[in-house]
Amino acid sequence: MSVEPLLRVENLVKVFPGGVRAVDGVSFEMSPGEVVALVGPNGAGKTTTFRIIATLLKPSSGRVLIEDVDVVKDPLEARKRLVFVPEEVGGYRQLTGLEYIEFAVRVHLGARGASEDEIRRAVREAVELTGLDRSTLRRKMGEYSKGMKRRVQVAWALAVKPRLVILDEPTGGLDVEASYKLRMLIREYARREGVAVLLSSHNMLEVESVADRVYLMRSGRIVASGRPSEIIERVGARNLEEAYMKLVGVM
Ligand SMILES: Nc1ncnc2c1ncn2[C@@H]1O[C@H](COP(=O)(O)OP(=O)(O)OP(=O)(O)O)[C@@H](O)[C@H]1O
Repeated sequence: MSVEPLLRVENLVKVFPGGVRAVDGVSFEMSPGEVVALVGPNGAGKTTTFRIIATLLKPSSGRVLIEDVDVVKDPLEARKRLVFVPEEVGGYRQLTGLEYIEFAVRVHLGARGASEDEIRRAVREAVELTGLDRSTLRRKMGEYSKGMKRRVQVAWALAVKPRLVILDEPTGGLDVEASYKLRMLIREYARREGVAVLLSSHNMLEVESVADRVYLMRSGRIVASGRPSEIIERVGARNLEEAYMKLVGVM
């Protein structure tokens, strides 16, 4: 049985003024409910790819389709289908966690034409998914740790159940327990609710445990792809970290 791809990235190129080819002919697909990781060294082009898919940056050439909606031609329709959580989530320091969740959920679901009931339900679910208690959620986000902020971001992004959630280094800088919990949340929610998750990470242990498939990028190109176990086997490595080192030419 073949499933219609949810996301199609076709021969994407982004050349920045000054000539940097940040993305240099990237193509890949994702199915509904899949967790896919883009990995690669600093500057490989992961964030640039995400920003193009999320309609924040125009490609130099190539195409991105989300459920057949072209993100360049119809960005408003595309935005109804996705949520992008950038690596650095600034701003909103003056809002409490709860106010922020209410705001974000309302903006996203409002654009999708959701009812007041659906908005309230998604807020309740996001609150639940944060794993934070009520008194913490009534504190200003400026006082939150990095882990708490990420948890709030990822929670609302999942709770509105878009077709696609893009998470740029969701666990970057988090301690072991916080990353573990966030990773479990992402994996379980994606499986249960059929929300596709596209993420980037520098932690290969994490990628091995959370991602159904991996694309390894280097210098704007995809140099390897497959299930983590396939990549490991193909290059004769003991784990994904070792496979990564071999593929980026360090070993
Ligand atoms: N706005 C910009 N203007 C010019 N060059 C840029 C811009 N944004 C990114 N680049 C360049 O594009 C390349 C790819 O950057 P990108 O942020 O996509 O990499 P990345 O894989 O996400 O890296 P990291 O792992 O460090 O987050 C880099 O050489 C970067 O310097």
